[in-house]
Amino acid sequence: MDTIFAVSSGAPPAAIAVLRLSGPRAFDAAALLAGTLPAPRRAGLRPLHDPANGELLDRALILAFPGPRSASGEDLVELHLHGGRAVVRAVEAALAAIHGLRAAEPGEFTRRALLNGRLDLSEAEGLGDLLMAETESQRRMATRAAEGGVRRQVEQWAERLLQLAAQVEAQLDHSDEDDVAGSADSLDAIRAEAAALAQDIAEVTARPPTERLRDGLRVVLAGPPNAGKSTLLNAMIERDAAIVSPIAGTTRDRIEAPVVRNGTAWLLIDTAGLTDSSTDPIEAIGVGRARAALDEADIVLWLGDESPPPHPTFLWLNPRCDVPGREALPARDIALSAVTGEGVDALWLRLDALAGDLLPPPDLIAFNARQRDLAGAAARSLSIAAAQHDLLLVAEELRGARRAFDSITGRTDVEAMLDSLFSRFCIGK
Ligand SMILES: Nc1nc2c(c(=O)[nH]1)N(C=O)[C@@H](CNc1ccc(C(=O)N[C@@H](CCC(=O)O)C(=O)O)cc1)CN2
Ligand SMILES: Nc1nc2c(ncn2[C@@H]2O[C@H](COP(=O)(O)OP(=O)(O)OP(=O)(O)O)[C@@H](O)[C@H]2O)c(=O)[nH]1
Ligand SMILES: [Mg+2]
Repeated sequence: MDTIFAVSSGAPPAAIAVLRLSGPRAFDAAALLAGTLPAPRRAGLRPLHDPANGELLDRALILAFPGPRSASGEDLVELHLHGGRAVVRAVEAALAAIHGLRAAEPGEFTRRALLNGRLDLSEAEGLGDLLMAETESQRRMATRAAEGGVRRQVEQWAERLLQLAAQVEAQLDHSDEDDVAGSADSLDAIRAEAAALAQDIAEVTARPPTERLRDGLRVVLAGPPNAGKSTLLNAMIERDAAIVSPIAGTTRDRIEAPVVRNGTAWLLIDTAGLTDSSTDPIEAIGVGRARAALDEADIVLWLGDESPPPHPTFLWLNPRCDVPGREALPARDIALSAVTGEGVDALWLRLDALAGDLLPPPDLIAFNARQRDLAGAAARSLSIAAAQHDLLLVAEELRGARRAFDSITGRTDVEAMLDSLFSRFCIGK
């Protein structure tokens, strides 16, 4: 196993840079620079010298954590350096020259923590979200997962599943070869518990996935050309993100504007005006992108006079309500005017209200899409089990549910998942 190192404290220059080393050679490599290491888990100030030529590189605070009681589960050393670029670069160069040491990949410290059983996959996912959290609700949700909220929920289900499987095994042991149906009463009890567990899982997976909270609710502004979509986008985010002009077909590409309001992250998406009759090939591509954006929308803001395209959550807006004749159109949710500024605050209030139903509930455990898919698969296996009369088939479905739970917490076949998860991490985490 290589010994890895990386700055864990963010990009220099900074007041202090924390450089971490983890792996079998962490202690002797650090001692090569520092002479001696402080007692485990105690800070000590040491001059760091380049082992190649004895030159003083920095005077640093050092912490040594013997494995497995460390963040990675391996021997781990922290060098708290002065955070200038050249200081960090010089220490990194001195470390890289030591045999058996190399720079860490993104997320590699956490990956090792996972391999060493310091945390499970759902906790690592929570940690990844925590590093990216920008709003309070994102931070709370991520902390809950990082602290084992998802893991405990899945463990509790897995425990019920285990008891169920034990009952099935007991029945199978008692029944003779020709009669695997078992006693009717206990089969009914097993089927009822399988159905109840499926129901409990379904309740949790019905909650919106945490990605909505993490990536922002996708609000797509759509309608015919020249309706005032880009004008509205600019008014909503109070800056000129999109070009506005009286010429129909001004917006071609989709324009994405992330914005945080009242602690909720939103992703506003302005689109090309929808027309069927475009002869301009570039405009036609834009219309295709607008339709794709509509397919992915959490909320559609529709600025057309024709009725909106089908979508579970839309607001039908009446733009240009300052123009005579457009003051009060029927069946519209909100009237807007870029001239008077009317309607933008009301629109945000409506969006805030919709957000409540589209985001995971703040005080409950919620799953990300990956975890939700797997929990959904477990619930399906249990529902199938609940409909079986043959105990062997029940047992097979229970094993399927078990595999799904194991994948949520990372006990089985997760290499590919790990690569994609940790590529999102910062180097040094
Ligand atoms: N300087 C520094 N600050 C940091 C981290 C770090 O690695 N270094 N962390 C990086 O994520 C977070 C804290 N995470 C950590 C998790 C476990 C252990 C650890 O040594 N655990 C041992 C001993 C616990 C104890 O002191 O009782 C253990 O669990 O056995 C250290 C940091 C946030 N702040
Ligand atoms: N009077 C009035 N004019 C508006 C209002 N909103 C937009 N306009 C004008 O309508 C024209 C078109 O506005 P845009 O925001 O570019 O419309 P769009 O829907 O983005 O148009 P495309 O990108 O071409 O599809 C511009 O000249 C705006 O100044 C409004 O509320 N009142
Ligand atoms: Mg536009």
